[in-house]
Amino acid sequence: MTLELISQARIFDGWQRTYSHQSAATGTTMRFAAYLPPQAEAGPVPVLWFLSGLTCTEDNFTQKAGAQRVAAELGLMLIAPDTSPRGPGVPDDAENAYDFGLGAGFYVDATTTPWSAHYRMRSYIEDELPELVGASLPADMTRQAISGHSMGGHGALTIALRNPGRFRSVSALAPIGSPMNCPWGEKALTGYLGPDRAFWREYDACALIADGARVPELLVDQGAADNFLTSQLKPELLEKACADAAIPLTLRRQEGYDHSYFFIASFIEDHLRYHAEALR
Ligand SMILES: N[C@@H](CCC(=O)N[C@@H](CSC=O)C(=O)NCC(=O)O)C(=O)O
Repeated sequence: MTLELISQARIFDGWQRTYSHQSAATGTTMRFAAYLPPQAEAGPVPVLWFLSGLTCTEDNFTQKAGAQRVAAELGLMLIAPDTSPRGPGVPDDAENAYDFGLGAGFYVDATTTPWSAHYRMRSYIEDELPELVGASLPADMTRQAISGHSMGGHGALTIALRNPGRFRSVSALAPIGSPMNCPWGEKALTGYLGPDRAFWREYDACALIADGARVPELLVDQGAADNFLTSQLKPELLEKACADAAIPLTLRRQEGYDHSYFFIASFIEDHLRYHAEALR
C-alpha cells in the first residue's frame, strides 16, 4: 500500500502533511493528516493519535487545535485521520444529518446494509492505518498514545480499552461518555449495528469497562458550558464506570468552556505534555 502526499507545509521546523491512500478496510480512498516534528528527521518519534468528532475531516484538528508548536517541542508525531469513508458509492444519511453517515463513522465496523460495505472505521483505525503509518513514516510504533474529541474522544477510549498495552497513555476532550445512553450514540449504533444492544457493548466505553476492559489511567477535560454536556456527553457515566472499576480518572470540568475547537486549543497543550511524559 502506498501513500500519496497531497500537501505539505513547514511549521515549527517540522512538516504538516496530508496523505491519501487506498484503504482495504473501507474500500475507498482515505486521507489523514500527519505532523512530523523536527526530531523525525533524525529517526523514529513517538506517535499521538487524535480522533476527531462529528462533521470533521483530518483538517479540523490540524488547522484549529494549534497542537504543532508543542508537538515540535516534545518530538511527537500527530496523526489525525478522517472520521468516515467518503467518495463515490459511499452512502450518507438520507437527510444528510450531521450525526450519521459522512463525517460520523463512530469508529465502528458496521454490520448492517448499506453501511457495512464501507463504514469500517474500527478496522481502519485499529489495524490498517497503524500498519501503514508504521511502514511509511518515521514513527516509533512501540511508543503510541491516543486522544480525541467528542465522538473521537469516545473512539479513543474504546480503542485503548480494546487494545490493552498498545497505548502508553489515553486522554479525551469532551468525549461522549456512553453512546448506548445518548441520542447520538443510540442513533449511530442502531444504524450501523442493528437494534440488538448486545452487539453495541464493544463500542461503548462504559460497557467495555463493566465487561472487564481496563486502561491504567485516563485524563479527560470537559467544558462546563458545553451545550452537549447533559444531553449527549454525560461524563458522569464514565466517572461512575471508572470508579466502579478502580480506573484512575482525572476528569477536569473547565468552567465557561464550550464544545468547540476554542476549548480544544485551550487544553491541548496539557494533553500533549501528559502523553509525552508517558512516551518518554
Ligand atoms: N453541526 C452540529 C454540531 C457539530 C459539532 O459540534 N461537531 C463537533 C464535534 S461534536 C461530536 O463529535 C466538531 O468538532 N465540529 C468541527 C469544528 O471544527 O468545530 C450542530 O449544529 O449541532
